[in-house]
Amino acid sequence: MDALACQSLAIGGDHAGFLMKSELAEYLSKLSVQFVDCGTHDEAPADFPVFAEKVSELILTGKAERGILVCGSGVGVSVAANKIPGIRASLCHDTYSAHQGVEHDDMNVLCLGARVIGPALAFEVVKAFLHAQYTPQPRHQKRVDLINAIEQKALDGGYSAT
Ligand SMILES: O=C(CO)[C@H](O)[C@H](O)[C@H](O)COP(=O)(O)O
Repeated sequence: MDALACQSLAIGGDHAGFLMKSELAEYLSKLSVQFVDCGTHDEAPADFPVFAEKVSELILTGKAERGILVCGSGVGVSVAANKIPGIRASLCHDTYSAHQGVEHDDMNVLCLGARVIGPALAFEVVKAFLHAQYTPQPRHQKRVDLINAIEQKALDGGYSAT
């Protein structure tokens, strides 16, 4: 496989994702990938939107190239992160989606469900995500531009009731 396309990450998740995040942290260290752990730091109940926001903030301020978020299903963190303009997060539990999401859609946050998949598959999915590079064909860039236009319209109040 080619060299890693991403060298710096922000990682985070709630109590349900804590154990898997810890396992991922070890895995990333073995790969020599730099990462910032945005928490949570134990299994006490915690609210996943908090960590989705922290991870996203590090990406948008240029302190991390991409992010990984873990909750129980992976759904909550994905929904929360996608509320933030500039974040393109997706729940991926297979390696094809993990690399194609980057290559076609410029996905910058990978979401995982610790109650759905085990660490061995999670490591493979993360590896696919880290090796993938956004190399847009015009048709892919057109679609990302359309996503950005939706985001801008929402920011401009374009979906508000008049
Ligand atoms: O999976 C999740 C959201 O999609 C999160 O991990 C939630 O916090 C999950 O609902 C946690 O459930 P719990 O009963 O509070 O442990």
